[in-house]
Amino acid sequence: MELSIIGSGYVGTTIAACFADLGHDVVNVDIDEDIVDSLNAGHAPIHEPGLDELVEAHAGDRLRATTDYDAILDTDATFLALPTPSNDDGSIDLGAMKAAATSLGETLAQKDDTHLVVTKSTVVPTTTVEVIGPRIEEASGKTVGEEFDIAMNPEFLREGTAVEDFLSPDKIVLGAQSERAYEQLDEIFAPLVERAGDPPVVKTGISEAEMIKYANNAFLASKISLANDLANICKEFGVDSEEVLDAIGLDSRIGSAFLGAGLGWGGSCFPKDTAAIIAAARSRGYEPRLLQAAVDVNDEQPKRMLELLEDRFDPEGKRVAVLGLSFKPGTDDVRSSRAILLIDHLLDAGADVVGYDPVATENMRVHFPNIDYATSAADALVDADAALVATDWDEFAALDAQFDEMREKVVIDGRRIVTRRDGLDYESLV
Ligand SMILES: NC(=O)c1ccc[n+]([C@@H]2O[C@H](COP(=O)([O-])OP(=O)(O)OC[C@H]3O[C@@H](n4cnc5c(N)ncnc54)[C@H](O)[C@@H]3O)[C@@H](O)[C@H]2O)c1
Ligand SMILES: O=c1ccn([C@@H]2O[C@H](COP(=O)(O)OP(=O)(O)O[C@H]3O[C@H](CO)[C@@H](O)[C@H](O)[C@H]3O)[C@@H](O)[C@H]2O)c(=O)[nH]1
Repeated sequence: MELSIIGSGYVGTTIAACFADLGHDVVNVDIDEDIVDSLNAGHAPIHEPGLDELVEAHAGDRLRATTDYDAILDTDATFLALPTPSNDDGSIDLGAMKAAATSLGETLAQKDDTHLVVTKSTVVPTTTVEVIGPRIEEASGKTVGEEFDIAMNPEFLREGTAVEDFLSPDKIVLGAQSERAYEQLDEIFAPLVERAGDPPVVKTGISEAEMIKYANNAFLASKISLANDLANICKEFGVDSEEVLDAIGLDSRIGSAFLGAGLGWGGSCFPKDTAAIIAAARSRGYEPRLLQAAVDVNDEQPKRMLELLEDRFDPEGKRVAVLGLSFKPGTDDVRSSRAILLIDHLLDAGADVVGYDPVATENMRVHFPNIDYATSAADALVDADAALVATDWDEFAALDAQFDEMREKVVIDGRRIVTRRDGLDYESLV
């Protein structure tokens, strides 16, 4: 099929390259010319394992990019993969979605055939029906269910494994309100269903699909926070939290995934999505107490880590290495990375900060242009008084003699990745 995807960030680029690989003809529409140029030159604009290869294989053939919304006119369906960040009060900011819906509507006004519009972005329940659909109707002069259909297909990929996650999903959720829309979605997803070995396809309503995405993320974020709450209790009693969490994960009702205790969850999704669904619930008069507690526990973990450092010394004038800047290993994304909170606090306390990350340095430089950046973990450790491990990149597990180059050998491990060794003043956060 001919597909258009508005927004070519982590999700838009991944799904475009994967849909092209599955045999569809795909055009990405983005307002950012650099992203468009990069895609057309055969390079993924973001760091994601396997993505460059797919973009290189299909660019100029089944995959192209443009800033011109008119490219949508030659396609059967459009996915909206636009950012849905938070407003200051945590509620969802639909600015990009509204702007794109209006541009899409103005474009669709010129189209003779019917069109399917699929919300891929994470949006609070009722957004597609009450905000996106009406905007397109207004700008196009067309009617939902007649000249165009709307649908919602939440995305569950994780950064760092985006291609693999998209191509091997645990489930595919298709929210629609007409048979015609379901049929088109079936056609779009048929090659994926076949390649992925028949994963469950959940057909549901549009608002249910929107809520499934929040429920999924809220559950996972809360699971990590519960693991952190339990690990904090373990620490008070000198109990090894890893052994406890590994053991409870063996209960099939609990499961071992997302029980990794430590510095907590960051990233472009969990923080903003928990905030958005909490704000949405409050807007209807419901107070989601458990979810708020999950957020509170998560906010506390970086503070606990800094307390462990300050138990050793006042950071003022000390050189502190922050190992790991991305919000998780395998990505260059630093959005809501726990490392940002640590660096902010260290700078406020007057520390001299040196950061290191295998791939996220340039993105962190945007937040902190004036701290030092090392080109290796070993370099970051030279003459450092302390090292705070913020991200569980594999290479940190292999650090050994490099710690000898530190001045004071304080290592606070937020991810339980560094191996304890003699000569280090080592403490794990959990
Ligand atoms: N990043 C993830 O791992 C992930 C996973 C699942 C779902 N999501 C959801 O998917 C959505 C997109 O997330 P992302 O991480 O890909 O965002 P992103 O910020 O990486 O990319 C968004 C892209 O949209 C473009 N854009 C903004 N306004 C535009 C407009 N009016 N017209 C055309 N392009 C425009 C931007 O230039 C950018 O390239 C969000 O709702 C997010 O919550 C993200
Ligand atoms: O046991 C764990 C697992 C993860 N994390 C942290 O949780 C955050 C999120 O990690 P992860 O979920 O792997 O990455 P994301 O790319 O943010 O993916 C989440 O957010 C996406 C956007 O909504 C969803 O599509 C995915 O399903 C969902 O896992 C990171 O800071 C991790 O360090 C932990 O602290 N402990």
